Amino acid sequence: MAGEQTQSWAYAEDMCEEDSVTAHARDEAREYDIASISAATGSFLSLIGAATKARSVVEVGTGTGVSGLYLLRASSDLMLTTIDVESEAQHSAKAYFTKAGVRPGRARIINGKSADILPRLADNSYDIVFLDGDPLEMSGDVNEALRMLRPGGVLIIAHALMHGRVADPARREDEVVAIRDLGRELMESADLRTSLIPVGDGLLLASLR
Ligand SMILES: C[S@@+](CC[C@H](N)C(=O)[O-])C[C@H]1O[C@@H](n2cnc3c(N)ncnc32)[C@H](O)[C@@H]1O
Repeated sequence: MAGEQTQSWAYAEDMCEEDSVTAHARDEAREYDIASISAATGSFLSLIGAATKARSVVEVGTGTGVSGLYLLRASSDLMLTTIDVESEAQHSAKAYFTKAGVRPGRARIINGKSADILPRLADNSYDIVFLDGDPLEMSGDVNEALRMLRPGGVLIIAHALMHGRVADPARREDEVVAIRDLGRELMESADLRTSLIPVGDGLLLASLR
């Protein structure tokens, strides 16, 4: 089964052709040691953004802009607020957004910690909150995200499977336990509709009932 799964994952990734701007952003992310979302994960984000007609999206974890490019591609009406502690990587992200033809004003890039910035963002106002920051900060980020989402809005947590470590009970590293416990808590919540999607490194989606 494990071999079949690996083959299916690889097949799903190979089906997604990446444009050159995003490929360059991905290459630069590697130089910063930033783990960008996979191409299949990005395609899924674009699709969710388009299908939900998302106009207002918040991202934690700009990196060099890979996930932001996929989100911005969902629709020309989509406005992205993206937060990261690494200003140098964000500078690259800004350049890649421009190279991709994203008009100025569609991407608001904020430098800072999610725990400091998210509380300043409005209640009940966003269509999608995409969390791809520090796993140890994720629980607090989720609380803020649920406050910020409008009814029917979607919370998306990246790297929800942590390369097989979340599913392996023997793995007890702090960040793995944090994501495993948070995932369970969200999936058991009567207030949320959830889905754990094994695309790329895993996405956990949640929406308030
Ligand atoms: C996995 S990478 C994001 C990759 C990006 N979403 C992509 O797909 O290309 C995680 C990012 O979160 C940032 N980060 C870590 N802790 C953070 C925090 N507390 N607040 C904001 N950003 C944080 C890191 O600097 C890093 O760029």
